[in-house]
Amino acid sequence: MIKIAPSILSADFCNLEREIRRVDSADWLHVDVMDGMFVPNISIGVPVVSSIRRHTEMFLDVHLMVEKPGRYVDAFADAGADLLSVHLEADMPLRIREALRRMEERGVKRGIVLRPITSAEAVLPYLELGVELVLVMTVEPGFGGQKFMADQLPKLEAIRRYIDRYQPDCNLEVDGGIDPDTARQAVSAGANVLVAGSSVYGAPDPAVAIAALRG
Ligand SMILES: O=C(CO)[C@H](O)[C@H](O)COP(=O)(O)O
Repeated sequence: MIKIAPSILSADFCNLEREIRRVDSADWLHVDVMDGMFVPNISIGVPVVSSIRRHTEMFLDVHLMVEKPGRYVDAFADAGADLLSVHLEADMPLRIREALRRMEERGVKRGIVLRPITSAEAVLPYLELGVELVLVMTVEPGFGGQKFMADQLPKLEAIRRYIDRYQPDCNLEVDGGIDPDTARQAVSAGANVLVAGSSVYGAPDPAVAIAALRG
């Protein structure tokens, strides 16, 4: 079963409540948090996630593009995130493990994220921990509206094999440049959660765009 997660990075931030309602036929809501250090852009933070939580019951999939993300696990858990994903490149492995352990203690689902440069094998120690999501970036993180990097497809396939072997309940999410065509490629490579920003919010009717992504 494919899940669609519209990214509110591409929404009109002046009216987030309306923008969230426009995508309520989707499965999850993807929230991109950027600190201007780990990525060269600044987006939204804890107070906005907290406000979003008060206006929707959708599953909040919060992607932390921040340095040393373990510092923020409690704050985003308090704000109502259902899942937090942290970049493997954002801190030392020991601290990434600590962040994941804290998520588990707080009852938040645990995700890990790979930049395009990071290899598939990097997920193995974390699958052993039982993470609930692996996110493969198919653009350099930081901005919406970029072109899908097809060279990430073999990595998706490899991670799908690892997941099936070691942690079959884990979701495999893909983010960056997803439209109906690249969605098909990502699903064929093993993804089951599709993040889409500009192809959903840039469409005249986001509900139609969401249906098109389901294929
Ligand atoms: O994480 C992101 C950028 O770092 C966004 O979620 C992603 O780029 C989605 O936007 P689009 O579908 O327009 O590529």
